[in-house]
Amino acid sequence: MDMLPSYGDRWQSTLYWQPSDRQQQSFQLLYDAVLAANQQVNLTRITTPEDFWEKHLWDSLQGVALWLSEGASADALKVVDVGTGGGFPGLPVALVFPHWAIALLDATRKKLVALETVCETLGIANVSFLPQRAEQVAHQPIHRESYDLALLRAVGPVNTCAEYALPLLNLGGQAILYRGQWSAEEEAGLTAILPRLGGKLSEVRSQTTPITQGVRHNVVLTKVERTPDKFPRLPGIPSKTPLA
Ligand SMILES: C[S@@+](CC[C@H](N)C(=O)[O-])C[C@H]1O[C@@H](n2cnc3c(N)ncnc32)[C@H](O)[C@@H]1O
Repeated sequence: MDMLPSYGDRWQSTLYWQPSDRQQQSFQLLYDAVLAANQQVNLTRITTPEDFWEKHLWDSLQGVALWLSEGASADALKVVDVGTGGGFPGLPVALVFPHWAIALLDATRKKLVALETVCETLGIANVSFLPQRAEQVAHQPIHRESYDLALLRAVGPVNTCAEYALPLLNLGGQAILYRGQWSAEEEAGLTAILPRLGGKLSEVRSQTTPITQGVRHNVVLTKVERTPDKFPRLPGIPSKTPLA
């Protein structure tokens, strides 16, 4: 079994937060369980201890660093991780915020079946599973406009992500879009379509990963008006023809 580095100083200096011993242990268990599941289903190509620490654990948690820096939020947030894949960013966030209810949503059912096993192994109880497309889930009354926070990492063009996320958020809810590079053109294109979805751009935060100095941007959207019923469009359309 490979041991994850703890990198206490790097958590502290880049996220202003130091995981407890218990959280460190749960990260190790998560690493072991995801790698075990990865033998059956392709969940992630990021498998070395250092890469897993930086590109999955640190990166997943830096997106919610605002909340981390203020101390774990006492609010019981309802969160959806759209296109969770191997469970990122949702699973590290579920471990650190056990009082948040996190729905892991992904169109690939077998990935979610594997993640259910991971969660059973770790005893993660604050997670639910939505093996469907975001375009379908967002039209179901039980899910539409019902989440406080949406997380989306590596799920396609930014305007596609906005069309998936905003219909799922309640008024005042926020989406954190985990991006790598970020350009003025992308920002202008996003800002132009957000009013149609009832959203606004609240913030773009820039980060550098602490080991390999990779570029990260978190694009934070806020739901300011109800999203018209026609969004998201039919399955496949938001990715094939992003709003422009
Ligand atoms: C590149 S993976 C990213 C996984 C994870 N978020 C990460 O950053 O490691 C993209 C995932 O999004 C899922 N996905 C893409 N479009 C989707 C949609 N419209 N609805 C639900 N899941 C979707 C895919 O099945 C895939 O597992």
